Amino acid sequence: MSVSDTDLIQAWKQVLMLSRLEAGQTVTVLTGADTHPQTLRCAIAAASDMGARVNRLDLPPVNAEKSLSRDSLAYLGTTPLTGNPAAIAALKASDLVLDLMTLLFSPEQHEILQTGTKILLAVEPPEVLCRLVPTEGDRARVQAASKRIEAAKQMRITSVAGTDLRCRLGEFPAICEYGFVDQPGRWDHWPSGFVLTWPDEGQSNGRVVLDRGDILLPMKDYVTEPIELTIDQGYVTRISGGLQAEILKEYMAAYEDPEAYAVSHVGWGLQPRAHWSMLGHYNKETHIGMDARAFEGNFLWSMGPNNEAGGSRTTACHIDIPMRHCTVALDGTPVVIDGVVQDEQGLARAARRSQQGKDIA
Ligand SMILES: O=c1ccc(O)c[nH]1
Repeated sequence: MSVSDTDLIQAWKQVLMLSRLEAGQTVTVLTGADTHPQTLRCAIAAASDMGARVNRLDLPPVNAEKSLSRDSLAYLGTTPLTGNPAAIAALKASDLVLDLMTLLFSPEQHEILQTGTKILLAVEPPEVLCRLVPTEGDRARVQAASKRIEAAKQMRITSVAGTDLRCRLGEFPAICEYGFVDQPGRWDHWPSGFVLTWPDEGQSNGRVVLDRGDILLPMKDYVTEPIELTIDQGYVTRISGGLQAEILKEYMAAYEDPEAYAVSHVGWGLQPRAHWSMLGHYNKETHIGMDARAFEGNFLWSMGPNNEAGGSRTTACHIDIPMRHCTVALDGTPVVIDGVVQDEQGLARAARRSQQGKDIA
């Protein structure tokens, strides 16, 4: 369902206010061929209304001959900024970049952030942006979860379906994604609401069993029959299952890059306004699946690069896998039990839903 410019401008103003935009600051809106016109129109209106000097930098698409998907998160690494010093200079000179194109996991993004420029990614459809407009409560919840990760040495993920994955932690920071950029040099993604980190290099071992309803991104498919992945010293060494396992394997093999099989980020979803069931309501090419990455209580893990965390591994292939019904424990203490986040909000919501479940049986 569409949203009005009034509502989307209001949502942009909330995000820009939370991102501490001040009158007179320079905002550059980075756009590409797939930028949503209403998102762009309302971003410019909101930032201008708040007294910012607003530029727009429109860059032509790249990678078409290589990418296997139109999803902007499917082929990572090179972007229209690669080898484009003039465009990079414009973004470095800005206080805030509104990325309506997708720079994620690009070396240029780090280079720009290091100058203190803030970057906010926003490429989901306008109605998803409005439904998942971030709040200070989202930030508090994600930051509290990140502190748990920062204090931990091991993350263990288990499930009734058979998952048992151990990740040693400590080499990389916890990354908070709460939907706005309130500090100089910060990157975030609107919409989001989850916490993640990267396991120490080579220190993930065990098995992940994808069960019915778990999600494969960028394919945007619900798993319909179990897929078992074996993880040995930080790399997926075996993928077995039915047709979807074959499709996943063939997609990854097309990149011809052993780094595609490395375990990338691990973490869990904390956004109650995001929904597991949402994938079925959208044409795959109209969104990038942030409801799937952010829904409360998921275990989100991934394969591919770790440069986002400061690691040296880059690869164009990035697979995100949000899972249901997992138990995530940090040094033996569960932070998620069977898909229920073990904080005040998560437990209260689970209690309400089980009561509701009893009523409607
Ligand atoms: O916001 C994002 C999106 C994709 C991803 O892999 C991580 N964070």
